[in-house]
Amino acid sequence: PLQVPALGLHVRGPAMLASQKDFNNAVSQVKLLKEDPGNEVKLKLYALYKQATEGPCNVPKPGMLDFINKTKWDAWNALGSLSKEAARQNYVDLVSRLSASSESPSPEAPAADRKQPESDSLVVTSEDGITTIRLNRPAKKNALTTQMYHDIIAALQAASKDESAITVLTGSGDYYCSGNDLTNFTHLPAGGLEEMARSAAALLRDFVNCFIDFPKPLVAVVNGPAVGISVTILGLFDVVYATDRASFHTPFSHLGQSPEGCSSYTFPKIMGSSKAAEMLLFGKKLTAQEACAQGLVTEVFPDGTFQKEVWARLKAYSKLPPNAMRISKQIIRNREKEKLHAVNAEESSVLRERWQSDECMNAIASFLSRKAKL
Ligand SMILES: CCCCCCCCCC/C=C/CC(=O)SCCNC(=O)CCNC(=O)[C@H](O)C(C)(C)COP(=O)(O)OP(=O)(O)OC[C@H]1O[C@@H](n2cnc3c(N)ncnc32)[C@H](O)[C@@H]1OP(=O)(O)O
Repeated sequence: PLQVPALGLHVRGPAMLASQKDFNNAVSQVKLLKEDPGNEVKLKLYALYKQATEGPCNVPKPGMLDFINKTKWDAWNALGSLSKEAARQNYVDLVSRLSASSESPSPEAPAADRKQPESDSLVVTSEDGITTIRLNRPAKKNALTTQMYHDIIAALQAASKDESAITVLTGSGDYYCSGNDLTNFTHLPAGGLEEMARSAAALLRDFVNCFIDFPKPLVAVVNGPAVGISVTILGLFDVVYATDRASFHTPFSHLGQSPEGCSSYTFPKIMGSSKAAEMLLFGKKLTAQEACAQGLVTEVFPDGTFQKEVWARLKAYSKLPPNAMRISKQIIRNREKEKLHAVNAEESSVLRERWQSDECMNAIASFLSRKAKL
């Protein structure tokens, strides 16, 4: 099947297309879903519904500050000339996947039957004693949507209990990750900005806690540039391998924000206070070699041989006795677990305030209006 890149959906041949009745059933089924599928999936459903019922996007683009309607318009418009019939089929397929996964009972399923993430933006696989969690939104430089934070939390919880010896986080495409998806902040809930900041801080705290508590060796395979939270949490990994194409950028001041991922504690500890300040206060971007010299990265590999060399090494490590690796990791981490939790709580609470500030709102509006690229 062909892929519609923006949404990761499939276009099938005419013989397999869903009927109007199937579509109507799926529309009713959506209202019966037990779990909220998250904003990104809801956006996909919206776009496919519009395409299936009205055809290609035919209304004017909403103004830049009309965030919600602009995001919906973008999703619909991204479907291009996809036929009404194919959109109907994709809608039916998506609803059927959502219904199946909301009925899946076992969060502790073994690797082969692991409950897959809610969206296609995260892919989890287990092979050769390694569970790999892959960020899979290459068209958006693997920016993290709200759903992806939830899916990563679930994937880490499953990996902590599965049979694998090592867990890896990596990205698809040319970027490792461009950090928080800045459009996360444009979906204002009923409680307004204050409620959005409260729930974002709670999610951030849960997300980072999973990295602090992760019980097995955790390795970052940094396949390209990394921004924001994807950089800060590296301080909580056991090993970080990077391609020489990678860079490490934490533009928090530019965004009116402040450090997270325990970086206010781990970065000064890893690289010394003044190098950490240059990154966290002034947003200095490090090359892979600089990040390695400062201890944030374990080893840098030439891009041409990066995947081959890193995976060969990880496969060898994954054959080491898993219990010994687990125990060694825990004895190292236990020395400062309490401290890390306290730092995470403080950083999340400071950000809750920051996200309500004019500095932050203006920076996000500026990114969305394309005036500022980092
Ligand atoms: C209830 C609310 C819940 C919220 C939950 C959040 C809780 C946790 C928050 C934790 C906080 C973390 C802080 C951070 O991570 S700060 C860092 C944020 N990231 C950025 O500021 C990066 C912004 N992106 C860029 O500057 C550039 O895109 C780039 C990464 C330098 C790449 O530039 P390049 O020219 O190569 O490519 P494009 O800009 O054309 O990008 C391709 C498309 O991807 C979109 N994109 C990229 N990054 C992001 C992003 N972070 N957020 C949203 N969208 C992103 C870009 O817009 C392009 O889209 P388009 O093709 O539709 O135009």
